[in-house]
Amino acid sequence: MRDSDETGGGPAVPFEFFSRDGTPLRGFSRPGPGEALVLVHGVAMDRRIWAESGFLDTVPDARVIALDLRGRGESGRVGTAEGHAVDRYVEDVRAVLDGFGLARYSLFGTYFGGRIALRVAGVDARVARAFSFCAHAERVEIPDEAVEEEAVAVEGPGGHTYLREHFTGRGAPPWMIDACSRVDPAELGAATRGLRYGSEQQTERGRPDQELVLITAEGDPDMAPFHAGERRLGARLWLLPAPTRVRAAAHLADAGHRVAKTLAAGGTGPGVV
Ligand SMILES: CC(C)[C@@H]1NC(=O)[C@@H]2CCCN2C(=O)C/N=C(\N[C@H](C(=O)N[C@@H](Cc2ccccc2)C(=O)N[C@H](CC(=O)O)C2=N[C@H](C(=O)O)CS2)C(C)C)[C@H](C(C)C)NC1=O
Repeated sequence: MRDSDETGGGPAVPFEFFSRDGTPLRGFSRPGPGEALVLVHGVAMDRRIWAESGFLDTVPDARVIALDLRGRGESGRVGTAEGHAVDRYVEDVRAVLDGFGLARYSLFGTYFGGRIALRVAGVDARVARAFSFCAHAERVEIPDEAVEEEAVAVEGPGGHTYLREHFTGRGAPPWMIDACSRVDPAELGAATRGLRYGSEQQTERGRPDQELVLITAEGDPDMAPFHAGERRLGARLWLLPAPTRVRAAAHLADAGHRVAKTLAAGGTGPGVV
């Protein structure tokens, strides 16, 4: 669908590719003279967050590719927790990289989408840069009970209310709260339980010249894993003027402006001499 407000004005071209397990992946690409920038949304989101957060308007020169992860937006439904394992998401993103057939991409992901972007960077040499918005690359303990509780909460009839109240209470911006109500509750429950399949693992750098950027709130109470990423992966750390990661979502467009400058300074996109 040529839904220009979806891409902040430029002509959006829909795409459809198939993940390794056959799941259809749909999204849009927006032409641009610069680097190919693949956008990966978080758990209770879809590809519309990029226009609605204002991020898309901040990268006018990038060639933008935005997918709906499996179970979200217009991509194929999955239904099982195993089908939402982190490696399935890695396959989703890599299927889109295969589909566009370019030699080099930058990735930008929000929250769990950032975790996925870092994981793709770790296994795919086509990734020249990976930006992770409010998620780090270190090993985490997945709190099984809290995850199960949350899966039960989000897959039930009150699932959207649970998330809307949770995010409103934590000061999330409208685009993030609106996104929750677009996600199918059954897929949300499966995606939440899917965190138990591999999302705890730390990620490595995929190639020595890869540029990794971790982004979080300057008030983030748990900065340790972000500093660990600086040391262990040589990642850069960008801080946004917000007290928490959820509140940092209101500054997603600010991060986009820095991404645009970084891509332009990289000077390696086509048409940049
Ligand atoms: C606050 C609450 C509404 C929120 N629930 C969601 O939003 C969605 C919808 C339903 C499930 N949801 C998850 O996310 C899973 N639930 C959680 N995940 C933990 C977590 O830390 N997740 C990281 C990413 C990550 C994942 C796996 C491994 C490493 C990192 C993260 O970034 N969390 C922030 C919130 C924050 O930083 O405080 C957000 N994530 C959302 C997203 O990824 O789209 C947008 S905000 C893991 C360790 C179990 C926690 C936990 C209490 C169960 N609940 C949430 O987080």
